[in-house]
Parts: sequence; structure tokens; C-alpha cells
Amino acid sequence: MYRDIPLEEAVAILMKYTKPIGFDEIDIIDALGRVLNENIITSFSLPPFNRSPLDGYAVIAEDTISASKEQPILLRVNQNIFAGDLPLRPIVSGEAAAIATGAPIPPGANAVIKIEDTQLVEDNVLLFSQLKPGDNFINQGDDVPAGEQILSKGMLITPAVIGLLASLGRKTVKVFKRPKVAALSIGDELVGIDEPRAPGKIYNSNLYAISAQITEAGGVPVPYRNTVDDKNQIAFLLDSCLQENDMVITTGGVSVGKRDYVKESITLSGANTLFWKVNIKPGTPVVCGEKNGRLIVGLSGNPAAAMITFYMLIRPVLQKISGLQQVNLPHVTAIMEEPFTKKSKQRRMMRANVYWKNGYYHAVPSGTQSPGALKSMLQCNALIDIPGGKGPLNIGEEVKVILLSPNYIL
Ligand SMILES: Nc1nc2c(c(=O)[nH]1)N[C@H]1C(S)=C(S)[C@@H](COP(=O)(O)OP(=O)(O)OC[C@H]3O[C@@H](n4cnc5c(N)ncnc54)[C@H](O)[C@@H]3O)O[C@H]1N2
Ligand code: MOO
Repeated sequence: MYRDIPLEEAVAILMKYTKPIGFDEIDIIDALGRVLNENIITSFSLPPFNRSPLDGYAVIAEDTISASKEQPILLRVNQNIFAGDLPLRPIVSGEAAAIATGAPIPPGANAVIKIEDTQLVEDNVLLFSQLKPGDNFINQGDDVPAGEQILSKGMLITPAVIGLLASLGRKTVKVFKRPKVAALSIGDELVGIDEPRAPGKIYNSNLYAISAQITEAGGVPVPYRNTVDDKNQIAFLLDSCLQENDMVITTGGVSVGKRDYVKESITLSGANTLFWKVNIKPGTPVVCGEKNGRLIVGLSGNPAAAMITFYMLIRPVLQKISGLQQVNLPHVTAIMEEPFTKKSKQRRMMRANVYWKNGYYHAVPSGTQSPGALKSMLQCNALIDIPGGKGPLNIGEEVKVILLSPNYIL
């Protein structure tokens, strides 16, 4: 068992247990946020035909030379092409086709003049400006040529991915299966949110915050009822949770107190302990075990500490199991907007709100940094990564921040 290891080492150990667990084929309408389990090669071009980007007339550009407001050129209109139609005939010199935005450009035409630069006179059209070949002409395959690998296995499915799949006529798509992750809170002081809260007791909030984080990271949370500090009962639950799920995450009972049993219970459940204590604050006493290739991660009971270690340690692992190729959180440099007076003995992940202003990221600590202070997570969209041994931080100082989600930066 490793002890007091750097965060990156702990992530690397967990990453060894990130085997994807198969795929589902689902309707594309349900695929947002899932991860592609297939490469998508375009079977036809997008757009599938040469098309007009505006309402006007398809012409031969060479027929329009020297056309102007004063000296318009007259062409015979040989057809009307609406979106969804096929051209009835080609264009030859002296002819134009009235065409709608999105309609196929007829063979022979090499430019489109917009309707505002023309005037229809019975079956003829006057052109008031001259065109070059290719003007207002969208080529077949301009967006994506046939045969291109446009999407690859391991990509996150975004609205744009769904749009592209639909443009290719795909109704369903193969996605990685989402790992089932058991969430279990441990502590004599806990009561469920559906129970009366006696004095000295607190509601089990970790179960819900961690379950939501599991969903956010691409997993399926399986919440279990909280359990008391009893080593045999915890060991029994760890084992049964592990049999029913791909991974188990617990909170509470990982420190050095008389009733902190999770370490011992991991051993009692027959799992190997991989490490205990990671060199970050908050969340230091995280413990990790493995049985039959499945992980048990015991997080601190302190609500903010548990959430932060989840982001730093578990999220990349779950994302990898969910098939995602790109799992690293972006790091940027930000300017401190408030001082932080404490020295950081250990590497500290400080909760902060980061925003973009006048060409720089700015960071403001998002509240009290006590490991149990959940309110500080409300405005927290980033963590300031303060190296161990660093002294207080001053206003204006540059710091490294880890963005928890670029989407949260407003
Ligand atoms: N003598 C020492 N004491 C502590 C040390 C140490 O090194 N020496 N480490 C501290 C650090 S750091 C942390 S972090 C905590 C971790 O403690 P545990 O994981 O054993 O957590 P608990 O004691 O069970 O709970 C801590 C705190 O969080 C509350 N809690 C627990 N579960 C939940 C839940 N499901 N929902 C909401 N809140 C919860 C609990 O009531 C406690 O207040 O240990 C330090 N101690
Ligand atoms: O490592 Mo613990 O969560 O800070 O106090």
C-alpha cells in the first residue's frame, strides 16, 4: 500500500483500472453527453449537391460580364427550382434559373445572383450586377466530403455531433456503456433526508452531491442508504456494492478516529488497499482499494473535501471508463483578486470563482476554505492549485487554476 502520495500518482494508480464496459446503441436524440463508441465516416457529401446559399437566379457568370444598374443584362428564365426540387434542365448561355435558398444548382450554372440585384420581366430577368464563376455557389461536399472520418470513437457527444449524425441520416449511434457507481455514506451521525433529524444528527448530503457528480462524470449513480460506523457492516456493504456495481465510492470514516473503519473494512471485504492519503488539502485521507479489478474509493466525510477529491481523483477515472479520450481538466493562469493569508503546508486546492475580464482570468476564493463548508462550493467553478510550502497569496499575484468546467465560466 502507498501512503501520502502525490495526486497525480493516485490518479495514475486508479487509471490502471479503467476498462470500458461495452457499448449501447441508442437513439441520437438521447445521446447528448454520452461518448461515441464508433468512428463515423461520411457515406455521402455534405451538402449532398451543389446548392444555392440565397434566393435568386442561377446563371453562367460569363453571361453577366459588364452588367450594371445602368446597363443590365437580360436572360431568359428557363425554370423555377425550389428547395427539395431537382433541376429539370441545365442552363445554357443566355439562360437563368430562378432558384431558392438551399435548392440544387442546375448543371451549366456556375454562379447565383441574389434576387435584390435583379428584376423579373415576364419570362426574363434583368441582372444589375456582374458575377465571377463560383459567386454564391456552395459546392457539393463543401462542409464535409464523402469518405471523411468526421467523428471518432471517444468523442463527447455534443449538440453539434448530434446534428452531424442526423445530417448523415443516422437514427441511432453506438455509445460507451456508463459505469454503475455505488454511493455509500458512512457515519453514526447521518440520517436520510426522508427521516426526522434528532439533535446531534445531520442529513446525509454527501450521498446526493456525490451521486450528482457521478452523473456529471458520465456514470450512473446507485445510491445506498447510509450506514453506521460498524466495521463488519461496512465490509459487508463494500463487498455487496462491488458485486452489483462497477465501482464504489464511500464518504466518511477514512481518517484516524476510533470509529474511522473504512480502511480496515476494505481489507475485511477481501479487497487490496492501493493507497491511503493523497498529498492535497482538503481531502487528504482518501483511501482506495481494489477487488477483482473494481475500485473502492473512500472519500473524506467533509462535504467540500469529498467533492474536491471527487473532481480531482474520480472524475477522470469515471470519464475514462465511460470511454472519453480527453479527460484532463484545463489549467489556466489567473490573477488573485483577494489575498489569502494562510500558509499552505500541503498542496492546497482552494475553492475559487474564476472569471474572464479585460483579457485575463481573475480568481476570487469562493468562501471559507474549511473542508466541511459546502456553501463555498456554490460559486466554485475552479480550484487554485497552490503548491505545498507556499506562503500567503497577495492581490495581483498570478496563480495556477484548474477549471472544473469551462461551461461554468460566465
Ligand atoms: N486527529 C486527526 N483528526 C483528523 C485528521 C487527522 O489527520 N488527525 N484528519 C482530518 C481530515 S484532513 C479530514 S478530511 C477528516 C476526514 O474525516 P473522515 O473521512 O473520517 O470523516 P468523518 O469524520 O466521518 O466526517 C467528517 C465530517 O464530515 C461530516 N460528514 C460525514 N459524512 C457526511 C455526509 N454523508 N453528509 C454530510 N456530512 C457528512 C461529519 O459529520 C464530520 O463533520 O478528518 C480530520 N480529522
Ligand atoms: O484533508 Mo481534510 O478534508 O482537509 O480536512
